[in-house]
Amino acid sequence: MLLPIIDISNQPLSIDFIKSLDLIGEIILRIPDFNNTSLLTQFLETYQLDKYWLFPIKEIVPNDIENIIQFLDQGAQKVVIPASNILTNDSISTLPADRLAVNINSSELCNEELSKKLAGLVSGYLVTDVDLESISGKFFQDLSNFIQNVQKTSDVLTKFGIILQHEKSEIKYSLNLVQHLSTISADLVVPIKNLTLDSDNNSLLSVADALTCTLTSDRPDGLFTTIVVDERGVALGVVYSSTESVREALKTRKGVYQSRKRGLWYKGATSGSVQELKKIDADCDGDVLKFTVKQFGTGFCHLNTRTCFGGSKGLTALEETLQSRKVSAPPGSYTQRLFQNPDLLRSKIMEEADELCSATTKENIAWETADLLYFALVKCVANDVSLTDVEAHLDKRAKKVIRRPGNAKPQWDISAKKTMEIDGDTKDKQIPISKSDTIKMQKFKLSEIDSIKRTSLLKRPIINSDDIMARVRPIINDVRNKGDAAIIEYTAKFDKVQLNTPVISAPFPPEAMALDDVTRRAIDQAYDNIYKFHDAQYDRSTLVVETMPGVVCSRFSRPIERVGLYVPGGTAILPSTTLMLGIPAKVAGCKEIIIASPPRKDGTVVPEVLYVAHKVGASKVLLAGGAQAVAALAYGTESVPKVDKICGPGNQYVTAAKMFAQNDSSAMISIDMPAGPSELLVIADNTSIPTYVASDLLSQAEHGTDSQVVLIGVCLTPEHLANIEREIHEQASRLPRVDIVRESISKSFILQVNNMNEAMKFSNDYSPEHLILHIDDAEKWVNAVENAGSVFIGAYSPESCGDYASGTNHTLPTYGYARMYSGVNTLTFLKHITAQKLTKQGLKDLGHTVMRLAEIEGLEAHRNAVHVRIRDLENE
Ligand SMILES: NC(=O)c1ccc[n+]([C@@H]2O[C@H](COP(=O)([O-])OP(=O)(O)OC[C@H]3O[C@@H](n4cnc5c(N)ncnc54)[C@H](O)[C@@H]3O)[C@@H](O)[C@H]2O)c1
Ligand SMILES: N[C@H](CO)Cc1c[nH]c[nH+]1
Ligand SMILES: [Zn+2]
Repeated sequence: MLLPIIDISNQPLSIDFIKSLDLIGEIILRIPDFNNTSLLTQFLETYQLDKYWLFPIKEIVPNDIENIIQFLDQGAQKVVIPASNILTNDSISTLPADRLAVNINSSELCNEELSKKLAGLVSGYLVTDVDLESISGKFFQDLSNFIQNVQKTSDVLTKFGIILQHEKSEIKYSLNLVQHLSTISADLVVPIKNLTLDSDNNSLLSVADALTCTLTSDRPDGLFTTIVVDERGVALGVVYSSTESVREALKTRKGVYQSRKRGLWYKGATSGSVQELKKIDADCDGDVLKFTVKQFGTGFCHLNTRTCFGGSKGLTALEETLQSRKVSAPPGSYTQRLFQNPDLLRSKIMEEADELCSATTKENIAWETADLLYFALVKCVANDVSLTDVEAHLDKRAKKVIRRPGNAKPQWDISAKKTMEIDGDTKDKQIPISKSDTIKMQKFKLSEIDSIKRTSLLKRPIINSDDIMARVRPIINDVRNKGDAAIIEYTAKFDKVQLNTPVISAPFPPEAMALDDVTRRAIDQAYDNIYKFHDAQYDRSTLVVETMPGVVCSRFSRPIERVGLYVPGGTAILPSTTLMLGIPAKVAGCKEIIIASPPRKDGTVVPEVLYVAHKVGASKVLLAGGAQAVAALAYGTESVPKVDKICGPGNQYVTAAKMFAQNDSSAMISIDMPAGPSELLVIADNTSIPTYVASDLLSQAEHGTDSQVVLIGVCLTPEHLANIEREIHEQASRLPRVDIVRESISKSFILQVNNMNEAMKFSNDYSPEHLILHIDDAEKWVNAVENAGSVFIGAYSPESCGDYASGTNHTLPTYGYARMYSGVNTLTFLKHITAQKLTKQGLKDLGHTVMRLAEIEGLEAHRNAVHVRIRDLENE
């Protein structure tokens, strides 16, 4: 174990260098004091160290204690304080001994009184003021006596280090001495100067040397036996290391070892089972190394098992099984059912927790705990949380100096309930289930997550398309074979509506589209705005370009003749989607517009939808939803004419049916895009108004339990973030669709970033359906948007305006497809036809080029079509 010292005021230090030190030891951070800690906070945020001690230059005063506790709670291993300071300042002795170290100078080593007083109060010693040039046998003797005194009087596990000064007062490097006391000498010390040259590889090499020069090998070939363990400490296998392989491991931050037969061994280079290096530790007597890694691929062993000692067991095995079920599960898999049904999972977790509380025997408690762990782990895996993530929290909590009182929340507080009953208030005897739990998004800091986590945040919830396709295929086949009868059958099955006839044709009965004035005026205004914006998109002119004299190319557009527009209606009725699809189709001049939407419970069409259908000139409305509606539009039935293109959003069955029909050449159909569950990404800074930010997030979260909303907070103060979170909870709790929101919000997340560039980079990688810029100077950042369906600029542009009435379209690409698809627009309903006209001279001039290219391709008939004409022209 090395204790390298870094002076945090020497910034900026190379990240690679610091990370390498962090991989091999506990870094001692030299800080000015605990009074002004902004530099330290910034340093910790930048370098994200795994293990570090804090070593202030100034003495501790009582006012510092609160800050010290805060840093210990945040993850500092120890605070190093001058011995005299500890003995005279009572408030310091209130800090736990396992989190305190002292620095003493070499003359204090022979002070037996001091060692006795300090023993038990602290768990670390840094000997300072040691001059490397004059280090002598006396120093080592004093140190040895001191250590023995301490160990005699204290049972606290203690670490010792010396800080050597080499050139004048420069701080050099410290080594843990406990194991190496007998062998320590100046040449075992790697001056810090060599380690801090710069960020190039040479400095990294020195870090490896610093580690291995403290080791001894018990092998004739000088290699170090190396145990490889996963992040949870499970042994994967045994290998060997050399200084060179450690250098490579630190340089690449991967598992690199020394094969006894083949030299340097980059684990996984051929098999793909690579490892991300997390830590290198030396054992207690410095002759064995331990590499902690994150293992990828099939596993560590060449026999394709995870470990060289066979397959996994217990929680590790369960986690592996759940992860593989998430990717693909055998038919009828219960775990798969849990992944797909969060309500069921929630109920099972509650049920098992309750059963565990009632269990009394040893066997029963073990049994119920196993049940609860299974369901808890399903929840984790469903949300990309690993056992390592869970254990990291446990470790972090174990380090907390301040403990929470641990009282139960009111709704779970059985003793309080009992008291209420005794007091005669039995109104609320039943312990309510967690309906009143805070509605909150998960939270991450970009600087704290690794690239794997970042990638997982960019992903949308996995849809098992095989499973959905398997459900959709028979529905489509039935509609193809049985026509209207199948539509009626499936509408009865899925929508619980018995239809007589599935279609109503224009002219639609006025009473079926009668609206009150306010509603009609709202739809009319929305219609006018959307029409205006989509009409402006239509360039009706013909594009004409003379590419060379006598060669004229042109392009003109024509509407797609027959289009089917799917208007979702499962959980919400969406007349607005009728506007968004119908208006561009009308503007484009489509001759036949057929609208499909699930019927109301009484078997009728929503009057608002019918009113819009009438306004856009639809010829028919199909009273059906889901795959059966898409199939009817794609293949046609007795009463539904087949269309050429199907547009519109919908749930996973609708999307799967559209994809199926598009891939079936016998359907001869195209689709707009895969538009699935609604999404919103908000970028907010401290100028944003929490009420607005929360309201926007909730506006999309209420669409469905599968909607995903993301908040990227740019340098948000803790207070601002807390205000947004409070608003989310309070506004959500008042919504009629609170149950939907509770679920979608719990799957959504907040990502805190340090600047707008990070925010825009994440947003572009995520490619959201909707992007809201709740930031200062929002307009300026529009230039940086690379991928998004639609952008909403500034505090007064809520996404709802784009959903309904401002003019832009709300049928937009989701699931990251904004990377390559546009939202629905007038061009969606047009196709472009190109034409050309060549004059005689034009053909003469271009002909030889065409003939040569046809010759290269060996297509003689192509060449001849030009040749016969040129021959005639040359004879003219
Ligand atoms: N991206 C966009 O532009 C946009 C716009 C509006 C809505 N949306 C999204 O569209 C979706 C609408 O979904 P919805 O469910 O409310 O309505 P929907 O109309 O898409 O689906 C309802 C239909 O699904 C079918 N169905 C239901 N359960 C089924 C099952 N088990 N097997 C086979 N078929 C089944 C039924 O026939 C029902 O009519 C939401 O996810 C919403 O977020 C997206
Ligand atoms: N926001 C949805 C598209 O993702 C569209 C919509 C319709 N009604 C309300 N919103
Ligand atoms: Zn919406």
